Amino acid sequence: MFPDLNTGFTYEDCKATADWLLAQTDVRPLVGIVCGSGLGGLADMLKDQVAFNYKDIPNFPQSTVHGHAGRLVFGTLKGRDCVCMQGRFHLYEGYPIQKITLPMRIFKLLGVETVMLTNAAGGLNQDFKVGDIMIIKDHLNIPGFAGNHPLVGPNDERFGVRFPCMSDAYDRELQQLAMDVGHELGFTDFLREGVYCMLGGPSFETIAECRMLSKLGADAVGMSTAHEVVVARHCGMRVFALSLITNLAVMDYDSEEKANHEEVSGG
Ligand SMILES: O=P(O)(O)O[C@H]1O[C@H](CO)[C@@H](O)[C@H]1O
Ligand code: HPA
Repeated sequence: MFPDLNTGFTYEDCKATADWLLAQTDVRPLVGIVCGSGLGGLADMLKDQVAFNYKDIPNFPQSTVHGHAGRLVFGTLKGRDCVCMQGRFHLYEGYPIQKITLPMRIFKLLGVETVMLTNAAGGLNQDFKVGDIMIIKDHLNIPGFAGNHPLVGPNDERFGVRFPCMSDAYDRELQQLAMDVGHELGFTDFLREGVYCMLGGPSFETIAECRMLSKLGADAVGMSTAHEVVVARHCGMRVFALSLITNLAVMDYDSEEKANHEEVSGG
């Protein structure tokens, strides 16, 4: 099922994949978008699409999760060239972390300057409601704490430095712009900002874990994004990220609520 599990993520491999893609399309994207669970419809907004199934792209992993179509879509959004991942990769799918973050390096080699990531997440912040959109201002990379970090291994300086700074991971100017535009559009009631916590999954959290994450300062929890952000920042791309709050994390032993992927992915 995973033919090239431990290979295909060196600089040369990423360059070969980027060059292969650039040879198939005239689109020269400056913006790269990642669609979270159930959010693949974002890619349908691109005009003049040129799309590739992940299985046809050299070195690319395959999507295995329901709600992640597994297509890389090039096109234009408001006249700007973009590339969009209709489906991302998660640690729990079994790929090495360097493999699941490979698309960020391919974005970079395609010429992308700004990455916009989306995800579905469980709300930990007691003020959040289902349907809220959270502008991510920071993250807790819990797998990274345990050494499951995408930059482990030899560092290739052509991508970035050995010890990249992460205190400016989420671009403040883009956060402010999104907040201002959101208010202008009348989104104030459901537009939030907060800290996203990435866990490895695939089990949803226990009640004790949710309580702990909330105490640690997380506003929302999911199983993605932080690994991609680290790699995107390492190679110098600007990052903007949003969580759609699809469910509220269960924090109370009296609750009958149960997190499930159908609710998260909208079917
Ligand atoms: O983060 P995205 O890809 O949106 O997916 C979220 O949805 C899945 C759980 O239902 C997990 O993979 C979680 O991370
Ligand atoms: O509650 C959640 N926990 C973890 N990942 C998630 N993705 C969507 N909702 C959740």
